[in-house]
Amino acid sequence: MSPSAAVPPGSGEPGGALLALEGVTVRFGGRAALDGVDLAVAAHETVCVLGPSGSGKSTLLRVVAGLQPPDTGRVLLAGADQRGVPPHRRGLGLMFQDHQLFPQRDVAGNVDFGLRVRGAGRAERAARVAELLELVGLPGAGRRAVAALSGGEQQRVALARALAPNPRLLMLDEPFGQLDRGLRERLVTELRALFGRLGTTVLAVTHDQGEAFALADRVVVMRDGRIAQTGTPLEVWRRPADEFVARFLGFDNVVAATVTGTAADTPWGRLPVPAGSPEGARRLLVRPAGVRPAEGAGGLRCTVAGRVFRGHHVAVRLRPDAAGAPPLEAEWPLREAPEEGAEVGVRFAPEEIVVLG
Ligand SMILES: Nc1ncnc2c1ncn2[C@@H]1O[C@H](COP(=O)(O)OP(=O)(O)OP(=O)(O)O)[C@@H](O)[C@H]1O
Repeated sequence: MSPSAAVPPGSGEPGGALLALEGVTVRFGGRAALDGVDLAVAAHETVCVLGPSGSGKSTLLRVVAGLQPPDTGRVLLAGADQRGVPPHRRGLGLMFQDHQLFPQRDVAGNVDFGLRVRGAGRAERAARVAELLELVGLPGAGRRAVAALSGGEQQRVALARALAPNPRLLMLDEPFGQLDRGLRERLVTELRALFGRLGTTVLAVTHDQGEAFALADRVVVMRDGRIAQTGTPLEVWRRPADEFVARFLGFDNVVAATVTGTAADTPWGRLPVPAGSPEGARRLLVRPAGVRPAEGAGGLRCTVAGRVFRGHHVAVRLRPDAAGAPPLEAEWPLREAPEEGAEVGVRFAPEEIVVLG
């Protein structure tokens, strides 16, 4: 079977979503783990759900998988309401954090599990296993013992197993949680390419924004069981919807501001803001790249409180001299980064400033 043949047929209404959640609410006791969630995933799209611990990410996956019935609302797959449809009849592939491989079986025995359950013949299973191991970068590993594999290799086996029955939707729950950063980054890049090639539709959950941004066509940021923002990684990065999303993405330069036209009064002084920004009393985000060294003696006077080498730049923590002004994070090229304790002046670049909604 060629990789393109792995695209599931009929995986979605023409122009419609492969997966749709409509007003889905799940309550545990008095508390809503999901609160009126609407979400659509198009065929061939990779959507990453991102959010802090307890925001409802796993519950969302469990509802789609059929492991948790919604209290209200509907889950539709290719337009069909899934109420009463058991998990194994939903045509989904699941890959969870602890990847739950069968330790007593070899790699092939794990990968062909779903095919065996479906009653596929020995030759068909062997061919499919060989194809999948090739796909996930473990060619010829079928006879190896699962316990003898590295964490990254086990992850690939789990992925091959989830892909084996040709699921119409692949769901990943913290798929790289246990792996070290370098391996995670490599796997994410490989997976993105693989999903693109196969045309797989993917719904993934992670609390790691770097991972989500690298893998997703679209990210969904959750907060307290609701969707705080959805958009392409670039859209969300450029324009976080609110302070919660901005801080979750790791932006700490957020202050109260009064915006009039293309200027904002803030504890850091009067800052330029992009034309067309919402006016009045707002929260304002300055991305670290927008805090620049000022020429001469101008700009907001600050003391360098700390600096961290980040490879392509130095993250500089600044303590403004102005009373009541919160610290500022700046991102400067190596050769421009001042020493700790130095006195510097900074100016602000409007293109890196976002007036939050
Ligand atoms: N079976 C359950 N019984 C009671 N409460 C639950 C149950 N499952 C989840 N919850 C609660 O629902 C909320 C959402 O949980 P969920 O596991 O979906 O969050 P999450 O975003 O996946 O968190 P994490 O990143 O820590 O896995 C939490 O407050 C959690 O305590």
